[in-house]
Amino acid sequence: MLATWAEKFRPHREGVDLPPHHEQCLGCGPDNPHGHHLQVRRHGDGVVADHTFDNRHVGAPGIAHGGAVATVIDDLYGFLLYLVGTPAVTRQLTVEYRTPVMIGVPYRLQAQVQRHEGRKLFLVASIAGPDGSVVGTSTAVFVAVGIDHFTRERQ
Ligand SMILES: CCCCC/C=C\C/C=C\C/C=C\C/C=C\CCCC(=O)SCCNC(=O)CCNC(=O)[C@H](O)C(C)(C)COP(=O)(O)OP(=O)(O)OC[C@H]1O[C@@H](n2cnc3c(N)ncnc32)[C@H](O)[C@@H]1OP(=O)(O)O
Repeated sequence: MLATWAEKFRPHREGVDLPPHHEQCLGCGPDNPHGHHLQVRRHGDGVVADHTFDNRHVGAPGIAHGGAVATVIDDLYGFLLYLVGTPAVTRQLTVEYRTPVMIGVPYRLQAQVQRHEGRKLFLVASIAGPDGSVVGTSTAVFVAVGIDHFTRERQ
């Protein structure tokens, strides 16, 4: 998995689907039956995804669970790493839920790097409905890590 992940840090053409983080990734893995199967493409300096939440991710009836929305946004940020060229992990994630995200409605999610300071990446994202109205916004701090972060033994 480490070798295939490293290969994903290469130039990606505008508009073409970016590769999933790995096959079982909760956000984008095509083989995870509980996952969101997020499909993401490069858009200029950022990334964009068109995504519809389904009944596996329901919170209140008809409304996507807030944690599911946060999961998808967190994973979307993970695609910016292909463009930045370094592995990094989420240190802080904030989501502002302006209006409910509805099950069965197609949303457009966008994310970009706001600034890069040493190991820290300050990221921003938004989620908009079919009429273009913004239903949620997010910020995150990712911290760049070495490959040992993923291989180190932990309790
Ligand atoms: C090329 C090969 C790649 C190999 C990868 C291999 C396999 C991976 C396979 C698949 C990956 C799959 C998916 C990944 C993609 C996306 C999925 C979404 C992302 C996630 O789902 S990921 C999981 C959740 N995530 C974690 O599991 C992190 C747990 N955590 C830690 O592992 C540590 O916490 C760590 C390492 C993050 C930092 O620890 P640390 O000890 O290295 O660093 P430290 O604490 O010193 O902070 C460093 C600097 O950040 C500043 N700082 C801290 N907090 C701040 C804040 N709130 N605001 C502003 N600045 C802040 C400090 O002030 C300091 O700043 P300064 O450097 O300037 O002093």
